[in-house]
Amino acid sequence: MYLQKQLDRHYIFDNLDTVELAKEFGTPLYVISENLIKYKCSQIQNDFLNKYPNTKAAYASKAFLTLAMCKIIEREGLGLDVVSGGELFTAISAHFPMEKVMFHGNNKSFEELELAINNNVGRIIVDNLYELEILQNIAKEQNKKVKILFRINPGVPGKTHKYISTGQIDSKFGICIEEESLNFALKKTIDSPNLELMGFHFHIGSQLFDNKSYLAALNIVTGLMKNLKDKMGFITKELNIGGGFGISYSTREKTKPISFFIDPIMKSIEDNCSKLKLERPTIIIEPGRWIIGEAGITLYTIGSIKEIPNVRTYISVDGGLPDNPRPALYGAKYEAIVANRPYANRELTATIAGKCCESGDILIWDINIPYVKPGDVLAVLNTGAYNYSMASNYNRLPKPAVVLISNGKPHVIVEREKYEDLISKDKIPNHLL
Ligand SMILES: Cc1ncc(COP(=O)(O)O)c(C=O)c1O
Ligand SMILES: N[C@@H](CCCC[NH3+])C(=O)O
Repeated sequence: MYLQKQLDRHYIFDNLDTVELAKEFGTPLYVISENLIKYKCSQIQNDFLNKYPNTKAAYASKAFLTLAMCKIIEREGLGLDVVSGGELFTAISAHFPMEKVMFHGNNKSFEELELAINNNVGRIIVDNLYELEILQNIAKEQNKKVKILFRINPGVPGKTHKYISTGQIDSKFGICIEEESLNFALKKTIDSPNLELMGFHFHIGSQLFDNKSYLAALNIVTGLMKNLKDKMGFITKELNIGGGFGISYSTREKTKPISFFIDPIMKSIEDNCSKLKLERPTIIIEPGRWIIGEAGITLYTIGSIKEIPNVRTYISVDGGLPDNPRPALYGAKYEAIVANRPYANRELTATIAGKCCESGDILIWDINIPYVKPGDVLAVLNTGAYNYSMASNYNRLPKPAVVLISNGKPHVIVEREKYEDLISKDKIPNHLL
């Protein structure tokens, strides 16, 4: 089916002809390469886990999570960062090793915490005092000792889009380190027979390119560790420095290797710990986008083309904002290839529009592209992270299928939604029947 003779005529992604994929599975279609995920995970193994002793890595599953993804991450030997009952339930359903799960979130519910404790998740990252209280009660009730980290807010803004910067003081996440509340939380935990405080977590933001913000945060956090050791005798056994390692969405620039972030971070931790006479804690990272972002593309079919002379040409595709809200939310930029004519001259400047009833539903503004016609297949690149996981049914569009390419074979790992799925949870009250 995937004929060799087509290889030079169509856009090939992980050895498969994307036009054939579009034909076989329909569009819009998320396509994920298992090889590319494994390649990223192997870099984390080599350049972080094997290079530095006493380290751990968890995949931030908010970027992209399905049962199959849990299986890949488990095989690659990483842990899993989850932020909701739904993500946790997915991990449980995939029989992911629970001791390797870290549960985050700034407003975890009683039920979510109970689910986590029932299933013995490895770490609960406590975001605030309200959560600490609930957790303490559940742990006591179940007569368990729950291992926790405190998410602290280092007061260091991430250089990224405002919506995805989390390290600044004015953030809904984490306990401020100067606040009385941190001392209070510490005392409460140290006194509790049902909680064991292993250390701290911070996360500065997502899609970061500047490794200096990590170093600034580390100076603050290692200072805090020293303080707590001197004043309270508290030894930090674990330090989770979050994720946020940025990727390139442009074919003109390469994504930075994990070592670009990791090496200065590890050096700074080692230096600070030796200067402050602290034992270096276990260091944990939680990359999401860096692992999955470049491992995915989305295939669309081109439909209507509207040329407004001297203004703009709109090329509409059969998906858009519901399968990729990132351009509308963050002004995110993507690149695309006409999959059935990847090498044609890009003679036209046009705008790729989605099919939603929304003027802001634009996937790519002003892209240079070959002349296209209805029925052509468009591949938008680097859509692996925060596309499927952020997809909605806006305008009642069914969510696309997800196909995983493994060793040259396509596997449907999420079925395409049907119209019937869209109404399957609807109810009509009697008085309207
Ligand atoms: C606590 C936490 N850890 C990890 C991540 C992963 O981020 P990214 O996908 O940018 O690596 C996030 C998201 O920003 C996060 O909030
Ligand atoms: N959803 C964001 C990333 C959020 C990171 C989670 N704290 C994005 O698409 O870039």
